[in-house]
Amino acid sequence: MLTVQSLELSIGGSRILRGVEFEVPDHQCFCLMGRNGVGKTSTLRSITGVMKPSAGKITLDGKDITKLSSEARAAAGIGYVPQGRDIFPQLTVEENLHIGAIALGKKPNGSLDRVFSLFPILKEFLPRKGGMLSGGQQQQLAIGRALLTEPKILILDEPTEGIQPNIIDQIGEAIKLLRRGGHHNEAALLATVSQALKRAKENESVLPSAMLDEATETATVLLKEGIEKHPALFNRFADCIEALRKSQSTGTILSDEIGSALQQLHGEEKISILLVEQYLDFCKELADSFAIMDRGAVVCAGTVDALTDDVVKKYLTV
Ligand SMILES: Nc1ncnc2c1ncn2[C@@H]1O[C@H](COP(=O)(O)OP(=O)(O)OP(=O)(O)O)[C@@H](O)[C@H]1O
Repeated sequence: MLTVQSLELSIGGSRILRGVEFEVPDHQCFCLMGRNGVGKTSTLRSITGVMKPSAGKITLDGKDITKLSSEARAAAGIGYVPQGRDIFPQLTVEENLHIGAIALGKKPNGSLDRVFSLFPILKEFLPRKGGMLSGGQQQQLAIGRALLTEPKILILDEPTEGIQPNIIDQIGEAIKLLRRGGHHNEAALLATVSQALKRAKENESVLPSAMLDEATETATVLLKEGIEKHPALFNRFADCIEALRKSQSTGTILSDEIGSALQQLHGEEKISILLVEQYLDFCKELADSFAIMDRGAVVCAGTVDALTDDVVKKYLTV
């Protein structure tokens, strides 16, 4: 969990942040909102260590990171995608991708597949210069670069700004998957599991048939409607499959195929998201919880269902 307590920041004698407080719970998407100039970017910069607050405390998973350098915060698990993206235009996409992880002394190879699965265009454009990419592609590149540092929390400053709708959708989908550790290829993996279950039903008399039926029905619902909509059902499905696998003798149909599909479905790290965003519908779709800032302080916060029209009118409408 990231916690921000009583953050104070002054620039040139002006108080920019006045006791900013909020928490980003693990594996949630938290939206920090507010009108222009209220201090959102300054808050993010204070968390990443680009700006030095005069008072307050920032912790990540209980560790006080307030006095750490930006590099040490990145190494501790803070991934940052700044407003404007900061792509190096003369470096290739591949060099841009690797530069953050290399600066931290990490080998970026581990997370490359995940980045390419979320943003396939990056793989295609690896040798291109960063400056030749569209704004949306640069945003994907900046997110990819941050992901290669293997962050616990990904901090995004207005990722939809000036970007075409289809790429906004891709970024939204990526945020959903990152938050819950989902796999981009879930439909195909679920289809593999479904087919294996069907074959098991036809061929394996030893497996408990009621459990097979439940797993098959659940897989069908998840395939049709998506895991995103039914996280609890997915957990029950995974438990059911594990129970089925345990109840069978080795070398039978369920073992290898389902084992590897399930491992992939479960296999990604869950990443918390701290999102500064002005695009309200994007926030409403993605956020679990939110805080709204005004004049350097948080003035309203809650779970996303508290982000009502009245709240929007009072704090966000210009
Ligand atoms: N480097 C700086 N020097 C002077 N003033 C600054 C600096 N950075 C920010 N400010 C001021 O601090 C206030 C908060 O700015 P900040 O960028 O954090 O707001 P914001 O909520 O992110 O706004 P926006 O949505 O427009 O980016 C603004 O009044 C801004 O002019």
